Amino acid sequence: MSRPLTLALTKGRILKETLPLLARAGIEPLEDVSASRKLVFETSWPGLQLVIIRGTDVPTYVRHGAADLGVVGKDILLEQGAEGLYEPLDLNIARCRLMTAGPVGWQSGGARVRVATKFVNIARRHFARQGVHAEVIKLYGAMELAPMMDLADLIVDIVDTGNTLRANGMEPMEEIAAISSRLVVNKAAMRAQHGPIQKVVNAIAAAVADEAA
Ligand SMILES: Nc1ncnc2c1ncn2[C@@H]1O[C@H](COP(=O)(O)OP(=O)(O)OP(=O)(O)O)[C@@H](O)[C@H]1O
Ligand SMILES: O=P(O)(O)OC[C@H]1O[C@H](OP(=O)(O)OP(=O)(O)O)[C@H](O)[C@@H]1O
Repeated sequence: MSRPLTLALTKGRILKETLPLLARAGIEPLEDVSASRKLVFETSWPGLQLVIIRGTDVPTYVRHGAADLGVVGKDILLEQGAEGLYEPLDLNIARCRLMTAGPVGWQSGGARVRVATKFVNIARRHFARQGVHAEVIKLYGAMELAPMMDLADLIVDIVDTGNTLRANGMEPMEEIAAISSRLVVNKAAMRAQHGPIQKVVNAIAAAVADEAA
């Protein structure tokens, strides 16, 4: 028997919005994923299984062909690069903005700026384009703390409502990119299994279009 098609989903916030979208496309896990410690789930779509993993790992699984398709935030694709991946669909979920932000009223005091972020590649590119010399400091979360503790001058982070920035005495500055979740497909799998993969992509595309209508 051939291996089932595998769709890798980002757990957490994106998963909550992905499951209803997939259900409208006719793809439903056969058990309650939130009530399970399992990582692999059969679905109502014949020959398609889900794996549920961290967003930062989704491109790795899909790039290596360990998963054929994936759902992941554009922020992660911009940070990691999209080599080996097609990005056929904007799913229009988990929408937010990737921004620079700083303490309210912050003004540059010199030629160098210290920037805390988990998006180090995006931050380096952004400041390099502006000709600003940035020392980029890698963090794994709670970026808003870094300026308060004088670890950094600015941050590069996700902004949605702006509540997290406001609660920590910061304000948004420049928008780097508009973010939403994307469907990605392994390029080699798209050639080798074009028919079955295209059917899945079409069903999800129709569900996205329904939602927008
Ligand atoms: N406030 C937000 N509003 C809308 N979308 C968001 C927001 N924050 C993050 N996202 C999107 O959701 C994705 C996952 O974010 P989430 O905060 O759930 O995970 P994380 O804590 O950053 O990841 P991990 O659990 O892997 O460390 C991000 O890559 C981004 O695309
Ligand atoms: O503008 P807002 O609506 O406040 O959203 C922005 C916040 O959302 C994300 O954090 P999340 O809530 O996922 O927590 P995390 O630090 O665990 O990633 C992001 O890192 C910001 O801190």
